[in-house]
This record gives sequence, structure tokens and C-alpha cells, in this order.
Amino acid sequence: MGVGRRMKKQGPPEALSEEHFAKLKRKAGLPVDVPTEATAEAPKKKKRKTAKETAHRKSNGAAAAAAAPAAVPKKSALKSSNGVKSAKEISPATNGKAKGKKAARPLFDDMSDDEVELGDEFGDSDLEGGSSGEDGPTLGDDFLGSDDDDDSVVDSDDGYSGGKRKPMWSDDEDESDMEEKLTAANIVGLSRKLDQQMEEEAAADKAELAESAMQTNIHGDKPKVLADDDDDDDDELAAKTNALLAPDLQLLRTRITETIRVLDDFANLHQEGRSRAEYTAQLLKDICAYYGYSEYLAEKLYNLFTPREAFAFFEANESARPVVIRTNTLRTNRRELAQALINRGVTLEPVGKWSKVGLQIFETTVPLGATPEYLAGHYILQAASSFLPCMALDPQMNERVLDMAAAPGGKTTYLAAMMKNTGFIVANDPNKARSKGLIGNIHRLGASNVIVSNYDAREFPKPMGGFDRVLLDAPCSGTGVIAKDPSVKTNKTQLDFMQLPHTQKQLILAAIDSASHSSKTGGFIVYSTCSVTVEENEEVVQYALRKRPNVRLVDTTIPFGKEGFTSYRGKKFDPSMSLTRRYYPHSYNVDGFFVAKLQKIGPTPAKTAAASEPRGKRDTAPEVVDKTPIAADEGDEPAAKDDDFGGWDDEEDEEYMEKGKRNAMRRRGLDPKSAGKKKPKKASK
Ligand SMILES: C[S@@+](CC[C@H](N)C(=O)[O-])C[C@H]1O[C@@H](n2cnc3c(N)ncnc32)[C@H](O)[C@@H]1O
Repeated sequence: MGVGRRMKKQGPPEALSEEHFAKLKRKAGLPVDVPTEATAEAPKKKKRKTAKETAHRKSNGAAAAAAAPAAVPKKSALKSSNGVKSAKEISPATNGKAKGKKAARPLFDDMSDDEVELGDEFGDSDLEGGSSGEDGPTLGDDFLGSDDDDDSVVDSDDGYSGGKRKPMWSDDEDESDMEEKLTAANIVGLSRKLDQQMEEEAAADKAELAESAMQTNIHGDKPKVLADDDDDDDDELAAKTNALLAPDLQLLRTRITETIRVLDDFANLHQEGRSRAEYTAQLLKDICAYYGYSEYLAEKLYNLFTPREAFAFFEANESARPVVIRTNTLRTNRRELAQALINRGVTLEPVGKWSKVGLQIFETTVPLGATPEYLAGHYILQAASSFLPCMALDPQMNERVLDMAAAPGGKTTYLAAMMKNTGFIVANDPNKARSKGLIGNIHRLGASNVIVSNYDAREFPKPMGGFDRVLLDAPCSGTGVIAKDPSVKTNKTQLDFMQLPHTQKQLILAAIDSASHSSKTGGFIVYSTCSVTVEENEEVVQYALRKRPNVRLVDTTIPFGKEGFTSYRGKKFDPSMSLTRRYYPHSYNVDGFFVAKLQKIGPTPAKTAAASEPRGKRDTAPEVVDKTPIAADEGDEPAAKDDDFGGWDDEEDEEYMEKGKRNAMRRRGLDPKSAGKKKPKKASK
């Protein structure tokens, strides 16, 4: 089945909402506050274990796992006074449908004693020596690259060596069957997790309600957010909220929500004589104080959204995204992996219908970076959003693929699995330290069609060109992954947002020039970043469209995501920019990400890379000379190579900054030559 068709059946991941948890509860056959058709249906489909069975299973490992799960009690029997019962409180009852149709099979009922023994043999005590310690899943992901330090490389050229031969491709997986089994096997863990999440949500809602009630009592319906010059109370509030050392966070938060309320309904709620700009300025100040952003970055991120959505974005950056692992289909399939991990005490479920290889981890009693399955390369810890560029690139078997910025290899190894280890992938990264992690992952996951190189990718296609598909997962500011790396809140400056896009623009042209427009199967380029800023995304793609008329934007085929901006703060982008996709932590509960897919529809401009197309691959048609070649500054020395976010080169950047200043002056109608001149002294009186 082609990916395109499969995608149509898939839905987006859940947004962060009460409904998400309610849905999961329904799925697990648990009661939710609002009864719906789905709720009524759920108990018929799913079965759950009693608390007794849970305890037994926990203490007795697989023996207990083999016990048949108890049927789901009727909804009325489950409902407690507050509408939510914990797994412990639920009493067993029989389920008509299960009896009538087919008795639900426990997940491990066909497991031999040998397999049970295996589970015990590699139990917790053996795993505690693993690098992750006792704190659960702490090993790196594909962005931060803590896998860099992973020296647990298992050479796996022999392929999967787990005794009997196992099915390799999860394409064969029966999705609904698997979900049912997984849900049954995980039911107690999931219920516990969901109860906990519901409790947290309820507490947060209560606090929110109390907060707004407090406001309503104090100020009536028109919130008083901005201070009057002559008001002592206001001075006190200002002193409390603006105090450098210990701002009153509760007050700040209240003022943030109230200001948003005013901005939402400005005509009715604003204080007499106060402008929208004043409210916005106050809100930004409060956001900086409350969440700890630099003013510069807070404003940049705020401007992407409506005030309410911006608040949701800043909030989402305060909590971690779900831990997700990607099944390595070169070694196993998702069902087998899930069974193995559940057997070790991991609570999980499929990440969503949009992926056949992702598993979301809810709880684990073992360090995920040290299980035998991890060491044998059956999975990699990989953020869900990192799947997306690979899905968009959609590499085919036997193709030639370039991954321009590949370390630590989360995406490279996914591409290799998609290609079933056929064809070849050039996995490039100039950062040698990060490349160690890349090589480690390639070996551990058994990706045998990968060649590693260490070029500054701006040099491509000189070393090699003519690829069927090119992935550019560009170095970026990381504004989409602030939850993972909060230092981004303060360490990104205006200079970064000039220098990074500059590098990204050079890289995207190199990516385009490295792809073969005459590829029989491809000619596609995917550009992605884990940043949400327009400078690093739409502006870079727009630049590529302008400089390379031989490419066009095409559908990413990812079944969810917000459309890229076609205009932004007065800037107009190509209408096809709506084909690009944006992902936000608050809307999809994934890292912030951007994905654009380009197709090369004509020959590479002669002056740049055509000459490096492999022999026999060169197009016989006359070459089109690009009338808009890369600007003169694009041939400069590459930036320093040790920076994950694009490196640094004082000389280049100084020159670049100077150029920027001169252009800015020109735009303001000033003479750039006067830049260095001293200001004339004021005439003395
Ligand atoms: C977002 S990370 C890539 C993550 C990787 N694609 C994965 O999935 O594991 C960006 C990478 O770009 C690399 N990089 C920085 N400057 C580069 C350049 N000029 N050419 C190629 N890669 C570069 C960094 O070393 C870093 O590993």
C-alpha cells in the first residue's frame, strides 16, 4: 500500500485537551464525566483486569500476564461519586459481547515458558546497571543527541538474531487487532496513568476557576490590568509582580489571563483611554517574568499567534512532550516490540493512527535506554515530530538518498528502515562528535545501506550529487523544543535569527542542487526544522523558490499539521506555502516543527551543481542557467562546525551584520556610507 493511501486513513495526534484524556478513558473502557455514544460502546469492546489480578501480575510477571483479563464492568457499576474511579476501585463484572462473540485473549497466552524465563532473566536488576539510572527514560532523543555518548554499539550486520526468525515489516501488522491486544495488556497501567492525568487536569481547572473568580470579585466584569498612575494599590501590585527576585507568580498569572481576556474582547473590556498596544506590552512583560523568556524571543514567538494561542504555546513549553519510541522495522515489528516491553513493565500504546512504528510510553519500571531490546536495536527514543520529515520524504527502495544534517541519526535510521536497507543513504554531518552518535545508532539499529560523511553540507553537491531524495533537517534555533531545552528562552539573540536563516538558505540551495530532477522515482527535497519562527521556515523556503525556479512546493502527505504562513506581518509568501506544515506543542502535543516538501522539476542551474551529477545521470537537455544565482556572499567560508545550531564564525558574521546594517539603512532612506561617520556634535547654544 502506498504511503499516500495509508495516510488518508490516519488521523492527527491528539491536541492537549480534556477531550484527549476523556477519549483515552473511553478507549480503555473507563467512565468519563460526559456520557457519549462512544462511552457506551467502549466497555463492550475492551476488557480490563481487576486490581487483584494487577497485583498478581506485577508480582508474578508473565505468569500473571497469562491470566485472562476480567471483563469490563457496566458503566453504572463503575461510576463513583466524582465520576472517576481508579483502577483499584473497579470491581469485575462480566461482559456480554466478549462472552457472546469470542473470549478476549490475553496478550501473553501463547507465550511459551521459555519466553517468560527470558523476561525474568533480563529483569530489572540486570537493567539497573544501564546508563540511564533509575529515573526512567532519560536517554537521548534525536534532537539533543544524548545518544552521542552511546558507546553500547551492537554490530548487527547479521540482522535479527533472536532465535526463531520473526516477521520484519510492520506493514503486515493488523492495526486494530494490535491496538486491542495492547490496550488489554496495558489496561491497568493506562488506567492509572489516565486517572493521574485526570486528577492533575481537575486540579488545574479548579485553580483556573478560582483565579478567574478572584478576578471577577475584585474587578467586576471589566478586568483592571493596567495600572493608573495615581493608584496606590496598583503600585503595590506592580511592586510585587515586577520585583526582580521574587515576582508573585500567582498574581502574574492572573494578570496574564485577564489581559488575554481583554485582548480577546477589546471593545468591551478595555480600560478607558488604554490602547491595545499597552495591553500587549504589559502581557509580554508578564510573559517574560512568568516564563523566563528574553523580551526579544517572547515577542517573536508571541507574534506567531493570537494572544490566547500564544498563552497556550508558552504553557505547553513548560511541560515535556510524551516519551515516544520508534520501532526499528529492520529488526522487529511494533507488535513484538510492544509485547516484549510490556513484559518488562512498560506501559505503552501506539502513538496514533498516523504512524505504524511509534509507541508512546506512559510508564516504565526499566530504563528505556538499557533494555535488551534497546541494545539489540529494536527501537530508538525519538520524538514523534521527528517522524514527520521522514514520512514526507517517503524514500523508496533502491533509491539514492542524502541526509544532509544527519547526526545523531534518528531520521537516517528511519529512512534506512523505510528503504528496507536497499539503495543507499549518504548521512552527512560536519560535527564529528555528533557523528559518533550517528555511527553508533546506524550500527545498533542495523542500517546497512548508510555511508557517513563529514562535510559542511553547503559543499554539496560538489562531493556528490544526483540524489533521488534529499533530507535537510536543518540546524536551527530550537524554538520548537523549548520544553526540552529551556536555555533557548534566553540564549537566542537577534543575531541568531539573522545568522541561522543565512546558513539555512545556503543549505537549502545546496539540497536542491544535490537532487536529481531526472530521477525516475523522486527528485524530492524535504526541508525541516525544530523551530517555529518564520525566518527559519517560510522565509527560507521562499528564498529557495526565488533562487531556484526549478523547484515547486508539493504536498507533504502528512495527514495533520497547520498550514504554513502565506503572509506574515506584511510579508507575502508564495500561495503554495500553504502546502508546508507547522506543528506546535499546544496543538498536537508534539515538539514544534516545520516541514516543507519540494520537487525539482527542471535541471540544476549550470553554474552550481550540474557538473557533479553522476555520469550517466546527467540530463541531455540543454542546461538552464539560473538567472538568480546564489548571492555573492553565499560562497563564503562555512560557519564553525562545532555548533549544533549552525556554528559561528566571527568574521563572516561581522561582515554579514555589516551588510544587514547597510541594507537596513538603505531601506530607511539613509546613506550606508555615513554608518561609520561620527554624529555631528550638537551646536552649542
Ligand atoms: C537538528 S540536528 C539534526 C538531527 C538529525 N537529522 C536527526 O534526526 O537525528 C541539526 C544538525 O545539523 C548539523 N549542522 C550544523 N551545521 C551544519 C552544516 N553547515 N552542514 C550540515 N550539517 C550541519 C548539526 O551538527 C546537527 O547535527
